[in-house]
Amino acid sequence: MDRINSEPLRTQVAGRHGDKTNEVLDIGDGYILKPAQSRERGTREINFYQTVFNIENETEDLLTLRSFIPVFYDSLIKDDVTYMKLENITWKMKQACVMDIKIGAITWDPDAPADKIERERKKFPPSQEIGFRLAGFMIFNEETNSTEHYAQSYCLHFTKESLLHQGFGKFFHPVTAKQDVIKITLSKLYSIEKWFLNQKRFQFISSSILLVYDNHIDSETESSRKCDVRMIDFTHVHPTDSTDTNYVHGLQMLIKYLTQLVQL
Ligand SMILES: Nc1ncnc2c1ncn2[C@@H]1O[C@H](COP(=O)(O)OP(=O)(O)OP(=O)(O)O)[C@@H](O)[C@H]1O
Ligand SMILES: O=P(O)(O)O[C@@H]1[C@H](O)[C@H](O)[C@@H](OP(=O)(O)O)[C@H](OP(=O)(O)O)[C@H]1O
Repeated sequence: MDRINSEPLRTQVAGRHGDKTNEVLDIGDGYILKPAQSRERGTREINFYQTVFNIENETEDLLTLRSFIPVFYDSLIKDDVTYMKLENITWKMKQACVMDIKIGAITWDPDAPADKIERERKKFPPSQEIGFRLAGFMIFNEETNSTEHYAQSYCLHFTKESLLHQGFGKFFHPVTAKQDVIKITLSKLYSIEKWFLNQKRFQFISSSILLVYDNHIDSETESSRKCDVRMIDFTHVHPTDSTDTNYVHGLQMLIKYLTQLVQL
């Protein structure tokens, strides 16, 4: 597997990058390699993808869930690192705008030690009320004709009020011209919400929703912008027998924020 050509995924907006063994890689043709994280985190994520994409277990809830997450192809070892080969959600986007939103006020496992809980609670206090936080985003600035990155360190300074315009408003700037994208994003979020209100199989802790759209419109071939919404990051997915109220609350609050950007 050492001969795969790869480069760091240019549209990566959050996660454990910086360290070479933790970088998400773009291997072209619409595929990425996401490194499996250490210990149980990596095993849990690979198990989750294998369960959802198991062709011998195609129940209706899993088939629906498949449409909300990147396609999982395989796990493989390259340069001594275990990777998951996944669909690249930003593939072929010319001016990709990407936002990673970590869902849930509770972002620690049920058996987490007190110091981990305290660290997580302090990270972005408004998330205890709004049930999510921005982990990073990138936009395409038409005035400077360049990409701008906003890391988590920037997003952690938002308040629950400033988040609307400085976070979501900046991501969908100018909001008046992005109404179609915001409405498609909302309809996809409603589909995910509907699935969550019916499922009692998984509990998604510290998992993200990735909002993606292409700022570029090809006027000859496309009438509207490419736009996608996917759930990602399953390092803390656990079995359960009850509704994932932690996730549902964050998702509903996210829907509430985006609804405020829609002009009636
Ligand atoms: N399937 C995908 N297609 C395109 N981009 C992706 C995909 N999966 C992940 N990314 C990019 O990589 C980033 C990190 O992904 P992810 O959150 O899964 O990594 P992580 O290292 O497990 O994160 P954390 O450190 O928060 O647990 C995302 O913010 C996104 O920009
Ligand atoms: O994005 P940041 O600010 O780097 O924060 C990290 C991020 O939230 C990881 O998801 C989390 O790992 P887990 O929740 O998977 O443990 C890690 O916890 P950690 O510091 O306890 O490793 C945090 O430090």
